[in-house]
Amino acid sequence: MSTTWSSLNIAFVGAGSMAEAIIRGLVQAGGVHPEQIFVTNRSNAERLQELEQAYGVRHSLQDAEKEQAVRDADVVVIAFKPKDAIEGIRALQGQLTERQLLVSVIAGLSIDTITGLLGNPAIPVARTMPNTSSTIGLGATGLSFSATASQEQRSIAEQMFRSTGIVSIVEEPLLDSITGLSGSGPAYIYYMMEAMIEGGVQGGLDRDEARRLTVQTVLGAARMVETTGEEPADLRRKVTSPNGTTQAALDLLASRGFPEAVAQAVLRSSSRAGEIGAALSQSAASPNK
Ligand SMILES: NC(=O)C1=CN([C@@H]2O[C@H](COP(=O)(O)OP(=O)(O)OC[C@H]3O[C@@H](n4cnc5c(N)ncnc54)[C@H](OP(=O)(O)O)[C@@H]3O)[C@@H](O)[C@H]2O)C=CC1
Ligand SMILES: O=C(O)[C@@H]1CCC=N1
Repeated sequence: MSTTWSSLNIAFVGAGSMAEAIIRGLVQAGGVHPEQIFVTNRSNAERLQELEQAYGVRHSLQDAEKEQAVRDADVVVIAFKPKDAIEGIRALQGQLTERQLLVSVIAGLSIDTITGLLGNPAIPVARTMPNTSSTIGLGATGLSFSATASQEQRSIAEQMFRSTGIVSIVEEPLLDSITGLSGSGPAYIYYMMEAMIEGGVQGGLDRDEARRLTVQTVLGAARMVETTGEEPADLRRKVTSPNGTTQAALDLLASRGFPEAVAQAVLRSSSRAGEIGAALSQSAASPNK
C-alpha cells in the first residue's frame, strides 16, 4: 500500500451507528471526499440511502459491486455486531490481500480470530475500540495493530481515528480495558444524566429545563477537567462546602456504593469484551459455525 490520504479508498462493511460515527468524522473533519468512501451492509437498502443522503458516500447491496469495492479499497472497515462477525468476516475470505488494511471496530474480537477467519495470517489488521462520540469529533479510540501492519498502514489508521477525536495506541490486550472505559463509557454518562434529569423533575423542575441544566453541567464539568488540568478529585472538593449541600449528596452516593459501582462497571464491561472475544475465537475454530 502506497497511497495518499486524498486518494485513499475506504470500504465500510456494516453501516450502523459506529460506521456512521466514523464516516461522519472522516467526511466532516478528516478531509476525506465522500467519493473515497463505499458503504454496504447485509440487507438494509434504506439505511444505505440515508447515509448517501447525509454524507454523499457510495453504496451498494449487489454482491459483485460489494466485492469489487472491497477489492479496490486500501482500508476495509468491518463494523458489524459480534454475533455477525464470523459469517461477515468469512464472507471476505479471498477478497483481501496484504496491501490492504482491515480495520475492526468489533468489541472483543481478537486480531488472531480475524486473520484465522480470513484464512490468511498475513493480512494487516488494526483492531480498534472507538466510541459513538466520534460522530461529533469528540471520540476516544483505542488502537492496536497486527505485527504485519506496515508503518504507512498504522499512520493511516491513526489519522482516520484522529479525525474523529483522540487516539490511544496500546498493546492488544489493553483494548478490552479501553472498551470498559471509553467504548462503553458514554452510556455510563448518559445513565447518570438520565438520573440527574429525573431528580430535577422530581424536585419540581420542568423536564426540558432539567435536561438543559444537566447537559450544561456535564459539559462544564468535563471541560473544567480538560481546561484546568486539575484532578477530578480536586475539582470535586472545590464544589463541596463542609457540611453543605454537595457533601450531603456525595455522602448519599458513597453510602450507596457509587464510586465502587462505577469502577466495577468499567471492569465488567472489559471482562465482557474478553468473554465475547473468547466465544468468538471458539466459534471461529469450529468449521460449522
Ligand atoms: N455502538 C457503540 O457504542 C460501539 C460499537 N462498537 C462496535 O461496533 C460494532 C457495530 O456496532 P453498531 O454500529 O452499534 O451496530 P449496528 O447494529 O448499529 O450496525 C451493525 C451493522 O452491521 C451490518 N451487518 C451485519 N451483518 C453483516 C454482514 N454479514 N455483512 C455486512 N454487514 C453486516 C448491519 O446491516 P443490516 O442492518 O443490513 O443487518 C448493520 O449495518 C459492534 O461490533 C460493536 O462492538 C465499538 C465501539 C462503540
Ligand atoms: O456494548 C457494546 O458491546 C459496544 C462496545 C462498546 C460500546 N458498545
